[in-house]
Amino acid sequence: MKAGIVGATGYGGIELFRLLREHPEIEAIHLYSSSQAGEDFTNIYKHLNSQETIVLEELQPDVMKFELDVVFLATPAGVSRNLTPDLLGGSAVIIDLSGDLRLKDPEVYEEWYKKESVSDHILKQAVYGLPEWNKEEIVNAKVIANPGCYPTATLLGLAPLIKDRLVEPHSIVVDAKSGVSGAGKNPNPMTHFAHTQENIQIYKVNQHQHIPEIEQALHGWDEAIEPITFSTHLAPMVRGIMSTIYLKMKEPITESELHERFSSYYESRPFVRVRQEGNFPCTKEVYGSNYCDIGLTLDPRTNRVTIVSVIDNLMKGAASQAVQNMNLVFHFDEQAGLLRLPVYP
Ligand SMILES: NC(=O)C1=CN([C@@H]2O[C@H](COP(=O)(O)OP(=O)(O)OC[C@H]3O[C@@H](n4cnc5c(N)ncnc54)[C@H](OP(=O)(O)O)[C@@H]3O)[C@@H](O)[C@H]2O)C=CC1
Ligand SMILES: CC(=O)N[C@@H](CCC(=O)OP(=O)(O)O)C(=O)O
Repeated sequence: MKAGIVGATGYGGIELFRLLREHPEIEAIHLYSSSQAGEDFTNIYKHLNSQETIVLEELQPDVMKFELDVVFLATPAGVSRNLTPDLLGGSAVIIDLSGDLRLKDPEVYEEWYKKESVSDHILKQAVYGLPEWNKEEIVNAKVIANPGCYPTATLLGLAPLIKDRLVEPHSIVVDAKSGVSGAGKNPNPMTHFAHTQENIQIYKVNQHQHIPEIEQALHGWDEAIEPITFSTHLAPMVRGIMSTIYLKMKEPITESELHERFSSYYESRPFVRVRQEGNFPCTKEVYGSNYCDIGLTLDPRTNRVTIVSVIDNLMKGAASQAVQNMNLVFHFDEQAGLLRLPVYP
């Protein structure tokens, strides 16, 4: 099978290349660049230390859509809005890692992303690719909107309770932290080493573009859910997301019932690992892997539940989740090319 990566020179793109290179079903990978076509990819990423030359190709959607079986768009918001219409109509399945195709209401996209939305008929074709809860839709998709990194961690932490409408609708608060690679490869004053090292910083307070994405999915499960409080922090690490979620249950629940619910919900979902009572995950324990690890507890004093959900933002938060979606669309083993243990320490 032939795969293409647009935005291969970025952090999501190089991670996709690493995964697809080792994927048992991928025979050829084409890499595209809008700024460095003709350059040797192995000169840009020296860690590849390859004897072969891998030339970055110019973007030609008219050719790509017939020559490729799958094309990953690992490009900034606003790019797939233009590329997706040109890539449709051929043989290629499109998997978009940006936020362009995730929000079903174009006005909501424009409000939060401050960019023009893709047209409504393309949004209607795009399937939200969170395999743990909508595998049935993903297997028939031609266009996939790969979820955002924070929404992946947060939604996997909330799903087992929201899907059964067990949560007080106004009670959800999410406190999330990300490593710096979440901001992409281009440095800026906020991500500069001298600023991030030995520092922790809140950003986009009440304005993060992942708020409507999380709320859209929550409403799909329980339309009564009210606006959530969601805060994002930049942590002095390269990879990792930790979403710490606080909520109140509608009815009393015991600690063991809570664990039983999560464990049975995720038993058949190989990439979500639920910790035993009293055990909470940290970001290092999923580093470089497609796992989402979840720990949770009930505070009997406040009757509040705390859920801790961790992922690697470049993997389950981006590239490896995109490969998991590809596996489902092409009816490969869902775990093909993804069965790697986290890198520790
Ligand atoms: N980093 C993360 O943890 C996550 C990122 N995402 C999303 O995935 C997407 C990629 O992120 P990331 O890899 O971090 O970003 P980067 O900034 O690291 O890379 C983006 C790449 O897109 C290419 N690009 C830029 N402008 C254009 C354009 N106009 N047309 C075509 N290609 C363009 C560039 O490559 P070139 O100049 O060679 O074309 C660039 O290397 C973003 O939308 C991001 O929000 C989603 C989840 C997690
Ligand atoms: C650390 C950091 O800056 N992270 C980015 C993640 C961006 C992202 O993944 O954006 P989309 O999902 O909208 O494509 C942020 O918080 O905006």
